[in-house]
Amino acid sequence: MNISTGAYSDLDRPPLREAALRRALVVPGGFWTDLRVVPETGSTNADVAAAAREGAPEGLVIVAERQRSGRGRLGRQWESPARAGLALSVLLRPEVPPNRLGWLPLLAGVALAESVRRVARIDAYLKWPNDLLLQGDRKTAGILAEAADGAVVVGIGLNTTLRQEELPRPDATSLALAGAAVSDRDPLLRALLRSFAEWYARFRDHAGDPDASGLREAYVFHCGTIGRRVRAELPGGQQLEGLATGIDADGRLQLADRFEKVHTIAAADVVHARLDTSG
Ligand SMILES: O=C(O)CCCC[C@@H]1SC[C@@H]2NC(=O)N[C@@H]21
Repeated sequence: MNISTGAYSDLDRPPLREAALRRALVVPGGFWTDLRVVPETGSTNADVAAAAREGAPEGLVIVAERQRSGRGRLGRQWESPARAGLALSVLLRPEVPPNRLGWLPLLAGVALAESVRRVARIDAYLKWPNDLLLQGDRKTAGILAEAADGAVVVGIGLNTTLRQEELPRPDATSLALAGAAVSDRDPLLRALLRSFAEWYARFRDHAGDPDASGLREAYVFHCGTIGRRVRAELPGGQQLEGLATGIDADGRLQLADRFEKVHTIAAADVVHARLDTSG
């Protein structure tokens, strides 16, 4: 595969093997109740939300080979060219206290970081709340959780073999561009859904308690934001700068400003300060 010249062929982007994925993941007693791979759709989050409204059970997964109008956080778009990444949404009906629901996208981030590190064998880390970054803080995956009639839809987009010219921003990347050992979508999807189901079972069995389930510890382990100086751009346009000190019990970011006043942030775009490598 020649990435630098952009000389891709269909062999580099084979279709997902739906039947094999179903056999591996939709098993009796397992969490995943149905897995559908569709060749093209507008947004898998919209499709799973529609299924939720029609009463589909927890554990449905819809994966699209291509999305025409993928949705991102804070009203942005998400690019999903055909077979160049994973674009999937899962349906959850979590019975946990409402204030713990904010952990669900973070849980998805932990599953994503674990599976990418294990399968792609590349150093991947999270930027709060759940962007997956590779070397040089370049984004390779994002997560969007949305409510749908009492259910929660968690959508995950991962760039596997996108070329530079297919990426929406210069600070984005894909596993292949960043030199991952593996960028094949089938093993990545299997590992991601297995890890997700394990973490979700722990989280649910501990009534959404992030400490008893071990989720907060795992999140902090994978999160590159904690301990770094950051700028948080809040939805209303306000900006806060300071040191990211931790994650509270509801999954919110704690940021200490220069007067050591701690702010608790529920939603923001976080920008990591550049690391000083001058020694
Ligand atoms: O970082 C972000 O802004 C979140 C991106 C989430 C994209 C995924 S792709 C699958 C699912 N369907 C969507 O429309 N969006 C999510």
